[in-house]
Amino acid sequence: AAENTRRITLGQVNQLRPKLPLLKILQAAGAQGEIFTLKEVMHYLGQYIMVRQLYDKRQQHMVYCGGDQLGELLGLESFSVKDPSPVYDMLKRNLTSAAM
Ligand SMILES: C[C@@H](c1ccc(Cl)cc1)n1cnc(-c2ccccc2)c1-c1c(C(=O)NCCN2CCN(C3CCCCC3)CC2)[nH]c2cc(Cl)ccc12
Repeated sequence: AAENTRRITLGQVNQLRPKLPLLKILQAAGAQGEIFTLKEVMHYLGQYIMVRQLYDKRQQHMVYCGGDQLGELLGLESFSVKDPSPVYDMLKRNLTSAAM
């Protein structure tokens, strides 16, 4: 119990370690290091989509990731940012807890 309290106090809770294929994508979007919060992972994935111009300029909620590493990870050609479930499923497969 004390250990968990310490972790929460020090904000170590919810530190996540991406598996290598996801880490490479985050680093391509400017991420430093190997341990992130979920918020940081989502931020860098958003940046990645922007930088790689994977979103449709006219229908900006559509992401066309076929042929990109992101599409490989998601197992999808495209998805809508309005339905995050495929992204969360991918993150479940590609993030491990970095807790001590
Ligand atoms: C609500 C949030 C979201 C977050 C997670 C999920 Cl699983 C779905 C949806 N979201 C809403 N639109 C986007 C988005 C749309 C097109 C291109 C880039 C991002 C995002 C995504 C963010 C993000 O960090 N978003 C910050 C504000 N965004 C507004 C949209 N802005 C751009 C929209 C296209 C035109 C240029 C601005 C960028 C900043 N991170 C993501 C990561 C992925 Cl795998 C997929 C989508 C996003």
